[in-house]
Amino acid sequence: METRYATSPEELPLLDTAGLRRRFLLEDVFRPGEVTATYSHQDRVVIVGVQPGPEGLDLPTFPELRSEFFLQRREAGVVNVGASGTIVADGVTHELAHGGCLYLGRGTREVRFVSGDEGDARFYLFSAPAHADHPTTAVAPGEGNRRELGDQSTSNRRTLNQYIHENGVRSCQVVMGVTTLHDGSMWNTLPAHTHDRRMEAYLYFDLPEDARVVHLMGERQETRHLVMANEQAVISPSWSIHSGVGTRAYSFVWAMAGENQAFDDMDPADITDLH
Ligand SMILES: O=C(O)C(=O)C[C@H](O)C(=O)CO
Ligand SMILES: [Zn+2]
Repeated sequence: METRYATSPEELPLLDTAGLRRRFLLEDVFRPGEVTATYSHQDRVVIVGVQPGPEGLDLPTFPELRSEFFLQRREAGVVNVGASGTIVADGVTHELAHGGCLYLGRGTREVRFVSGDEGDARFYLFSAPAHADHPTTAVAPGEGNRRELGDQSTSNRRTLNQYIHENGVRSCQVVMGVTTLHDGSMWNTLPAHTHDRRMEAYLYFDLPEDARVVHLMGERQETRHLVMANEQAVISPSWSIHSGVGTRAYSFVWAMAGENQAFDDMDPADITDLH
């Protein structure tokens, strides 16, 4: 497991492109037949990528966690961004189509990821410390709480699906969903925002191989950018905006953890305030 320590807002402007990418970008979330994991000290979240074959892969625990099993003191949300697959959690099988979500509650001992017949599933897992048990629950793609956002005239028309949230599948900390840009729209999360009570991570997916997303981050008066490819993730500290523009339409998994779960508790950044 890779460890990423927390970054303060004062440090960000001192980083060059390589430094920014080292701290915030997860370039290789998925590797065939492997489980990858990154421990971020921003709210102690762990981001895991699992690309199993048909024979399957188990979710291991990691020495850094000092726990008997991964979810001993943690919970996790999972979204499948690959072909259909299944997750077997303590003997119960959950089918996950492309874009489907599964909440895994604290105390789940055995988690096995398996790909179906159509090719490799790619499971993106976002985990945070948990202090209560909530039931493991699946949500089919598009079955969350839907919000239509943006407008074609500002190239930011998108559908946001909240899966794990205060009024949906319950959790201790994790808030998770998927946003999909409408064809011809390129901008996500514009106007941008911060939420000082929660960190957030984005995983961009369904982006063609020859396309990129220019992801904006940093304090609103001191922004930087990362050029990101399909199925790469980015860590956004609570003080950082997180917004992006693609060269094509795309989807992204967003996931947050921290002090509260109030989705609308955010401080908008006027477009004219960005520097
Ligand atoms: O398109 C959007 O806007 C989003 O998806 C925003 C994220 O959900 C987010 O940043 C929540 O804080
Ligand atoms: Zn946000």
